Amino acid sequence: MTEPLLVFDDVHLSFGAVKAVNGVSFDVGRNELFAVIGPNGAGKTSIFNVLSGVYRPQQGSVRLGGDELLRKSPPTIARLGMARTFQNIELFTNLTVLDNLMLGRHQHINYTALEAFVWVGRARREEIRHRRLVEEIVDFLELEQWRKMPVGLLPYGVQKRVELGRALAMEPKILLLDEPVAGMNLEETEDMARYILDIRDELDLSLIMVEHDMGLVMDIADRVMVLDFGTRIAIGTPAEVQRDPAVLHAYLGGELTDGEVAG
Ligand SMILES: Nc1ncnc2c1ncn2[C@@H]1O[C@H](COP(=O)(O)OP(=O)(O)OP(=O)(O)O)[C@@H](O)[C@H]1O
Repeated sequence: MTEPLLVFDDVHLSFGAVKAVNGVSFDVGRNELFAVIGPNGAGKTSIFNVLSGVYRPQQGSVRLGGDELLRKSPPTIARLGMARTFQNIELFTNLTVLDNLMLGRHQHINYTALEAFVWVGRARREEIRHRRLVEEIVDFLELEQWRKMPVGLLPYGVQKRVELGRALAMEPKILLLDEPVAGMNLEETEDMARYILDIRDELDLSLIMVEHDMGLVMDIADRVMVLDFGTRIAIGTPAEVQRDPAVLHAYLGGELTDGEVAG
């Protein structure tokens, strides 16, 4: 077994009496698509917020590669290789697709304001490298026809794709996808599923996805973790968690079928 890329170890996060994350542990392998599911209030968003440094848990450890992430700031965690997309699109709607993607590069910009001003040497070389990488992302996500358009004018499914591109532009080691297909129609969902799989298979990235669309999760995830009331109640392949009695019970005692929306 190779070392996991990410280790989330015995994390406890409380808000007053509410235990949002109650001793949860899991790891994510290199090149793995890992899904986190659970009913409303189960602790999924809290886990994402711990991973990206927005919430500081009272106890536990989160390691990415060799780096401990807890108590580091969100920008530092992003620089260490964690990129995130949001449930509600967080893009600059007046800026073009290209400009939004370039903004994903800003943490990698190494030249000084003076070098940028006189536009020589390092600044110029770096700018060319950033532009090239952004163009590769445009190709990869098939955004050519919209590249110069303001993001706010684009269809919803395309905006979600631009947001995915902005996260990819950060050149992360692991990508956190917060409800990547929320609000999408069937065709947009199928497109997004294909891009997510391509990111794993062609870009060799690991992904953690929180998603309510059970059909999508069971179709594309390598492993699934199920939370309920801040606790991990199951972890395994989609087939394993689907027949786990604790999971069936958590989902209102009913049968968990493809396409069912949980929560
Ligand atoms: N900032 C906060 N302050 C107080 N309580 C919080 C905060 N964030 C989360 N909680 C509580 O922690 C618990 C877990 O919430 P969380 O948002 O992580 O669940 P979730 O699984 O993402 O739910 P949903 O599917 O509805 O998004 C809930 O009881 C929630 O009310």
